[in-house]
Amino acid sequence: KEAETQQKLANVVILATGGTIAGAGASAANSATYQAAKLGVDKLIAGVPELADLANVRGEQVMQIASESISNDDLLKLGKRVAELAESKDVDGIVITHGTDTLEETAYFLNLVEKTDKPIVVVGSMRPGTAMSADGMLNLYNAVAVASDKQSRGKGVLVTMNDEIQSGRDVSKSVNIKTEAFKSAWGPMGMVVEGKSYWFRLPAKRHTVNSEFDIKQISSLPQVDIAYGYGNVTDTAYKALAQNGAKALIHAGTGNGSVSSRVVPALQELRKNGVQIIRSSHVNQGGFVLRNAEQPDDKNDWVVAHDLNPQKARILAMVAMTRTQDSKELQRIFWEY
Ligand SMILES: NC(=O)C[C@H](N)C(=O)O
Repeated sequence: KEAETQQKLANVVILATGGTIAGAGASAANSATYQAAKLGVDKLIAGVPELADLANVRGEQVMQIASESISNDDLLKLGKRVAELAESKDVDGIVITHGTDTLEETAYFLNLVEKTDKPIVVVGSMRPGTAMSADGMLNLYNAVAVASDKQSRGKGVLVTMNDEIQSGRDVSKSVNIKTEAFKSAWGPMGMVVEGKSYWFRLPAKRHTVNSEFDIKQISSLPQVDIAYGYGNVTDTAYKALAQNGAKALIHAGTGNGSVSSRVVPALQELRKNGVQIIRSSHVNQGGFVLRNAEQPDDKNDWVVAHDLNPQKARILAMVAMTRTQDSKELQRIFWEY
């Protein structure tokens, strides 16, 4: 009988990378003061015995770090392992446990480069497992539920936090401390409650199997950096980043991705020297940067990131620039993904 149910259940692999979901604090009252990336994947799985009702689950520790320290090499390592597993006939879905600080970057990266329609679900927690009202157990349970659900196929990389199913492209960490930290300007795709998913919408942008990018063809990512716009800003950071080898600069601009008159000449000069300039917005609730609004992008040969926040724009620029150095192609890619 047991063997029969095992055969019916989906096979889900949990790839653990660290973060607060694997964190531990000194006391149950420590919901914000703790060390991330302490618990191994086997302990995470053992902490939620109910996972066995949802799927045949096995774990792999890919790395053990807080997500603010994730590098491009880490992204490539994780992305390649996901692709290998997705190709395996014995794997129906993949869950990635991850710190929340850069979870939105990793989820978007995988959404762009994984050529599979099998569910890939990225999950984290806002409180360590040692804290009162820890959110990691339920988030992980929901992630495995979504990863083992056939309905999750072909919907791009997903993020399950706080009972919501979000698109890995759209979702962003919008508040810290609170467990309702992950929001998307376009709303969640669905809900996951008591191990069952309820779907309401689909992503309109290209992803996974419909993406022109493939992790198997990417061996390194170009350096793309972000500089922040604010009152009284100077061009120092932009110039320094370019001098240090940035192939593209994401302008985390004010409002409409506007650029201070003190910075414009430096960005025009950098573009002439081959650096791509990509205007995004650092507004909190979702930017919307349009070409030639605020700045003459056609004349300057700059690119706009449209609704992508600066950190997501960095991910797309890196992936795109593994294939093209042409600013018009880059702009096409920013409209389509
Ligand atoms: N809640 C978290 O996971 C935060 C942690 N600094 C991380 O990103 O790894």
